[in-house]
Amino acid sequence: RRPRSFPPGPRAFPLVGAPVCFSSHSLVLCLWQLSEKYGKVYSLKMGPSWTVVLNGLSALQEGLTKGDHLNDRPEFPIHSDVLPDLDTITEFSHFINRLFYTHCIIFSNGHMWKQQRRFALFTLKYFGVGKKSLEFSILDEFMYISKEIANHKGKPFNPHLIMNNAVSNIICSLVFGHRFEYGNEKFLKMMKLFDKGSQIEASIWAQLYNAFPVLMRRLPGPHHALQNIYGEIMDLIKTEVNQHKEDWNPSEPRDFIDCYLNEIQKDKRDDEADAGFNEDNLVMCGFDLFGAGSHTTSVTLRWALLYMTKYPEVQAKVQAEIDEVVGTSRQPSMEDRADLPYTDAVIHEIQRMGNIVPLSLPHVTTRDIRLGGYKIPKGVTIIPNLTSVLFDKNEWETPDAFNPGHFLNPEGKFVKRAAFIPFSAGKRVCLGENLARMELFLFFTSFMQRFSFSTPPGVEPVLKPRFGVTLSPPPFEICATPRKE
Ligand code: HEM
Repeated sequence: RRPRSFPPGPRAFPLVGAPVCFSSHSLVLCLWQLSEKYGKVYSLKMGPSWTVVLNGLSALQEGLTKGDHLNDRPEFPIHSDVLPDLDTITEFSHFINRLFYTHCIIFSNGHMWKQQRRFALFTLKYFGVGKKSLEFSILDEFMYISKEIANHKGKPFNPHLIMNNAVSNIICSLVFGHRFEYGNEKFLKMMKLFDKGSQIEASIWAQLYNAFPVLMRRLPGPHHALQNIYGEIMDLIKTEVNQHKEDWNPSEPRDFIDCYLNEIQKDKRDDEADAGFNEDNLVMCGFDLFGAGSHTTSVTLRWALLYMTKYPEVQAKVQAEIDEVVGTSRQPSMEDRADLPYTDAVIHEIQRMGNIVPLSLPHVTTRDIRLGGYKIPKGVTIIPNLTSVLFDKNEWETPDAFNPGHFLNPEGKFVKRAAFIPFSAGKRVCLGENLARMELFLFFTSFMQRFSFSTPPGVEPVLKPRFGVTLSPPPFEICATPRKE
C-alpha cells in the first residue's frame, strides 16, 4: 500500500510493483508518460520497493540542487550481493567481490564519496582537463583514428569500435599515463569485458536481480557472470597499479594512479582521515572512471555521426564554419569554441536529442524530506527523469525535432539553456562533465574538418535508440569521405 502523504502514482501489485514499467524498452517512455497523468513528482513501486520519479526542471532542481538530502545512492544487490564462483577467480577478485562497489565513486556514499570525488576531480584537473596538455592528447588520438577511418577509403564501416578505442585511450592516458595501440591484447580484453559487463547490467536479469535478490541468487542466469567479468577488469587495473609501484616517484606523479599512491601514504599518516584511500579503492576508482567515462562519450560521438548523415545540410554548415574559423592547415583547439557558435550549438543539440543517460543515476533520500509538497521518508529511491527536461515542450521550441537553433539567439550567438542537463545537476552531477565536453568538442570538430560522413548508398539513417546502460544508436555503417586538405 502507498504510504500516506506519499506522491500519487500507478497502482502497485504485490511483489512485482508496477509491471507496466518492467520492460526495459519502454521504461523511459513509460516513466515520462506517467508524469502526464500523475504530475511532476509521482511514486511507483519497482519490484518490491517504492521509488519517486522527479519530472521537469523545477522538480529536478528542487530535489538535486537544494540541500544535501539526495546526495546518496541506493545499494544495488547485483553489485554488492552476487556471490563469486570461488574456484574460478583470483584471490584479488574474491576480495573485490566482497567489497564490490561499496567504496568507489559512483556508488559510494557519505564521507568516503566526498573524499574520493574531491580527489578525482582535483586530479583530473591537475592532469589537464581544461588545459592544453590534455587537448594535445585528444588531438593526437584523433590522428590515430583518422588513419583508421581513412583506411576504409570511403567504403562503409561500423564506427563503434573506433570511437570506443579513441575515448578509452583518453581515460587510459589520464589514469595509466599512457595510451594503447588499438590491437594491444590487454586493451582489447578490457574493452570486451566492459562491453560484456554493460550488456548484463542492462539486461532484464540485472533488473530482476535488483528487485528480487533473494530469488535471483538461487536462479541460474547470466547475472552470475558479472562478478567474474568485473573481477577480471579489476585484475587488469591492478597489474597497472603494480607496474606503477615499481618506478613510482612521489615527487613527480605521472598520472591518476601515481597521485592516488601518494594519497594512500598521506591517509596512512593521518589516523583521523579515514577517507578510504587504499589500493583496493584505487582499483575501483580506475574502474569507475573507465566505466562511466568511455561508453558515454563514445555513444555520444556515434550519435553525432548519425545525426550528421541524417541532416547533411547541418553537416555542411558546421564544416563551412570550421573552414572559416580554423581552416585546414591546423587542428581545432578549445580556444576556437567561442568562434564556432553553430558547431557548439550542434554538439549541444546532439546531446539533447541523444539523451544518453535518460533517467540519470538513481539517488536515495538521506532523511525524511518534502518534495513537490509531498512527504518522502528516508531511504526512498529517487529517479531524476532527465528525459522529461530535455524534451519538455515548455522549455524547448521544437522539443522532438533536431534543431541547433535551440542554442542560438537571433544573432547566431551561442546561448546556454537551463534545461540542458544531460550531465544531471547538483552535488552528484557527472564528475567527468568537463572532460566529456572537451572530448566531444575536439573529436567532433576534427571529424568535421577532415571528413564528410554519409550513409551507404540506399540506406536511411535510423535514429531509434537502443535501451541499454545508455540510450545508444542502433548498430550502423557509415562512409567517410576525406575532405580537401
Ligand atoms: C557525454 C558524456 C557523459 C554523460 C552524458 C554523462 C552523464 C552522467 C550522469 C547523468 C551522471 C549521474 C549524475 C547524478 O547522479 O545525478 C553521471 C555520473 C558520473 N559520471 Fe558521467 N557522463 C558522461 C561522461 C563522463 C566521463 C567522461 C567521465 C569520466 C571521468 C564520467 C564520470 C562520471 C562519474 C564518476 C559519475 C558519478 C559521480 C558521483 O556519483 O559523484 N562521466 N554522468
